[in-house]
Amino acid sequence: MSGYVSRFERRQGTVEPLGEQGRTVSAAATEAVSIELRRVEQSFGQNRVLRGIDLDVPAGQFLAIVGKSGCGKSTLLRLLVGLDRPAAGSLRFADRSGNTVEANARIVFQEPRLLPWARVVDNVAVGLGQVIDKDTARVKALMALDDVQLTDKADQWPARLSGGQRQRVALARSLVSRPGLLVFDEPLGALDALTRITMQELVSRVWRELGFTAVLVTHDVSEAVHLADRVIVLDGGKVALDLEIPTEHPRRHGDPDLAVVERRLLDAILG
Ligand SMILES: Nc1ncnc2c1ncn2[C@@H]1O[C@H](COP(=O)(O)OP(=O)(O)OP(=O)(O)O)[C@@H](O)[C@H]1O
Repeated sequence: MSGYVSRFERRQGTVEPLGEQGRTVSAAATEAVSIELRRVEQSFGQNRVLRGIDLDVPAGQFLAIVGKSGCGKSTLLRLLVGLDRPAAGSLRFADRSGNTVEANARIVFQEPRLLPWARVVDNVAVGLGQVIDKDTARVKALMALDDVQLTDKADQWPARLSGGQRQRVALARSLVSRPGLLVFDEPLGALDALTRITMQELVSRVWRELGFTAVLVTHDVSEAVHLADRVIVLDGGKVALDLEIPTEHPRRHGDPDLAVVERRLLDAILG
């Protein structure tokens, strides 16, 4: 496969990937961003959904947001990726030196939202979001497909893929621009239980390898505890609980220490 470079070679920095016409393509790792929210508020008419959120997320952290349905999780996510502006308060993104930067944020939704008329590799290249030559785009897209272990499906049509494979393509499309912040909005909610566990392992691995800052919204507290360094509970438009998850990655399903944290979070959510 022309221009294909293995993950190992990229991590070791031993190989500069080449486009089909011999151009070098940057395989730069992500520049993770830190996030600072100060007194962030959001309202829809009379509905005051977020009522003064203060939050600091260090660069490279994996944060999960949980809470009852309608508590404002997706509203907060939309602010983080710049889809909406807050009614009040401020958001700031910074690099590891503390300089204010654009977040280069991407979002992974529950539905993969693939273009049915485009092959897998072209669906991934859509995530580059800029006009670059076709060969370079293909090389970058293949590298992102390698991140999710799906290079063998590069020239397949989306309709030929399983639900889990489609979600891996969606993840590759988000990774292809090497975002500093990757936001997951219930990304695994539509998958069966076993595929979900496989996808959790995959998300955890790409996060550890690429080092971006991750924010996950999920209804599944066990998923939050399995993936995140830190979990916050939203309630009444505020951060009602903020818990560090001390266990090392990768984590084992059924770990008793995680079960204790999970119970605490569920108690906070259910009141
Ligand atoms: N565009 C909008 N216009 C009007 N109201 C909205 C809009 N988006 C969200 N809301 C309202 O804001 C509140 C929070 O919605 P949000 O989707 O953020 O909750 P959530 O915690 O993500 O819910 P769920 O867990 O059910 O997905 C709800 O009362 C919802 O009806």
